[in-house]
Amino acid sequence: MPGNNYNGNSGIPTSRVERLLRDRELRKSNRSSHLNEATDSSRTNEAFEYEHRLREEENLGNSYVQQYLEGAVAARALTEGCERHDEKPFRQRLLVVANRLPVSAVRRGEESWSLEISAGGLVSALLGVKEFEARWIGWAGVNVPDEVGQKALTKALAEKRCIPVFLDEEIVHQYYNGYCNNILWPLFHYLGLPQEDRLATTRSFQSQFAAYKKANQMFADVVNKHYEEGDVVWCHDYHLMFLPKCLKEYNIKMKVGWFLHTPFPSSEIHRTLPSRSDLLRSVLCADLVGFHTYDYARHFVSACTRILGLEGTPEGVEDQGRLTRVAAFPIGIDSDRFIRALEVPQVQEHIKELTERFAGRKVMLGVDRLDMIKGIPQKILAFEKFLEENPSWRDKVVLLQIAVPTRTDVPEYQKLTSQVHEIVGRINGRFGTLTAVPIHHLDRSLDFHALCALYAVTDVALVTSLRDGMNLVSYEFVACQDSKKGVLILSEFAGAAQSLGAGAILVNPWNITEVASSIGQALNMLPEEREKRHRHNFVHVTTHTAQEWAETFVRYMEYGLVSCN
Ligand SMILES: O=P(O)(O)OC[C@H]1O[C@H](O[C@H]2O[C@H](CO)[C@@H](O)[C@H](O)[C@H]2O)[C@H](O)[C@@H](O)[C@@H]1O
Ligand SMILES: O=c1ccn([C@@H]2O[C@H](COP(=O)(O)OP(=O)(O)O)[C@@H](O)[C@H]2O)c(=O)[nH]1
Repeated sequence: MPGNNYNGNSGIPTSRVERLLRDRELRKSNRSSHLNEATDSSRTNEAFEYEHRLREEENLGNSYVQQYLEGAVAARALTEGCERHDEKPFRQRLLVVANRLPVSAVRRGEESWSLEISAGGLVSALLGVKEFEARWIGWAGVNVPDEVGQKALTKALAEKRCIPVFLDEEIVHQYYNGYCNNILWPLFHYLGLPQEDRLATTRSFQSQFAAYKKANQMFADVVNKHYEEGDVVWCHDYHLMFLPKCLKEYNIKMKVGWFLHTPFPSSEIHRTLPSRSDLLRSVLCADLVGFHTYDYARHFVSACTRILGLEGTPEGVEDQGRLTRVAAFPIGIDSDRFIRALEVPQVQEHIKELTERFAGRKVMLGVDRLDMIKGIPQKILAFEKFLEENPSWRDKVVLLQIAVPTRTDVPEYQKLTSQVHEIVGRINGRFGTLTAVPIHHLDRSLDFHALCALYAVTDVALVTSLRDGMNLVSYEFVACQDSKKGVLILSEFAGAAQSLGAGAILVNPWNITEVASSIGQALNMLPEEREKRHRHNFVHVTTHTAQEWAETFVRYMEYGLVSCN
């Protein structure tokens, strides 16, 4: 990995270990001051919970530090087979299994395919992972019924180190549109089941769940076919909660990790799911279970204790002496990629065009998949309120909203599209003039360079997710703002609020009045304060990268295996 020295014995980046040692000291002093502030009688649950979190975090840090100091062999994967330090290190083979491959396939002819990068945070983060000899296993986002097409696509994908799982239309309908995106997704984001078809959903639940299990088995079959001894298998997200069980049933020695990119909701929500126990038991077959935040990890452990009656420990969940480790691994981005992109002539050209186009106006930006969790209607309504209450800003600010189409076959998403169009039209009609409108709404994705240019010219980024596992858009915005030092308004319900909260203006997206006044605060913020807030976030984004996230998770997985009965 560029910029990191490796300790010859442990294979752990020296800079990372130094930072872990520093962080550990810092955590210790934070903990004592935090707990000292609480008198005996006021030692609230919050203080205890805080200490518990720090302990967990410290345990994680300690195990790294321990390895470094002892030159342990636990990270052997990197160095195995290396006699001398100057030899090229062994690279751990990693099978990344996610519903979606990082590329989507478009058929151009019987045997001809073109591949395009898929949009979404999971893809962006994993593209930044360079440490491992990684292969992706997943769905190419397209139905390929014929053998000729399947062979040609498999070949095209192999060049990108991708291995397809072929899902037919019916399975996609029941598993992806149905169980994943109409049941698990809204539930995990505290949105409940779609109101109108609640009964219909309840009726179709069994067939969708059967399709979900079948699809997970199809992923497992492809993993099994490509697995080699010593590989680490890293399963991703709510689409594949059954996968750890399928894999361990096939090969108990396989090292299996599972990471959830969405929130894991309170056990009170999870217990409403008819398949609540089956899903938990399957996930527990993994050796390591990871989440973006401690809250999500805590909710998962509570669900296992309350629903399955198992024992929660500071390290994870125990079932008859078998431990499944559970921990928080907050994701990051490949920040260098964004910072470097700003120097590319094409991006500079874009920046120049945008600056001229919006001269005299402050630019506000929203970048989201057009998903109900992103709170796009709430954001636009808050912007309307701001314009309503601040007439002097009406011709001095513009909101650019990039709304990337997603899951377009799911009825709830179709309804959302019409709803957003209706609101944008109304506001532009209300505040627009013959020459300018306050909201530019784009129903499409942008290429990487256009996106970077947009991030760079923005004065205020507005992230109003009602719930969001992490939200990488907020990280990407910060990475591209080192010249401008714009302001980030960030929902307190995004995982990113826990890492970027000190630099951002945090808001409750349901409170439109609060968001509107935050817009005013951000637009009027003095340069010194913007600088200070930006610095805090920039340091975080550039030091907690996607590479480090993956490294940490995979190394942590090395420490123990569990069996699954
Ligand atoms: O694959 P799609 O159905 O088109 O959806 C795109 C992805 O959306 C979700 O992303 C999550 O992962 C991000 C990275 O960890 C995180 O920042 C964000 O908060 C999540 O919403 C989903 O979890 C992915 O599986 C999808 O590929
Ligand atoms: O036109 C676009 C808009 C967004 N993105 C990417 O989509 C991801 C969105 O990730 P986030 O974690 O914010 O949310 P998710 O969509 O995964 O829920 C980010 O990496 C963006 O760079 C993209 O590739 N093209």
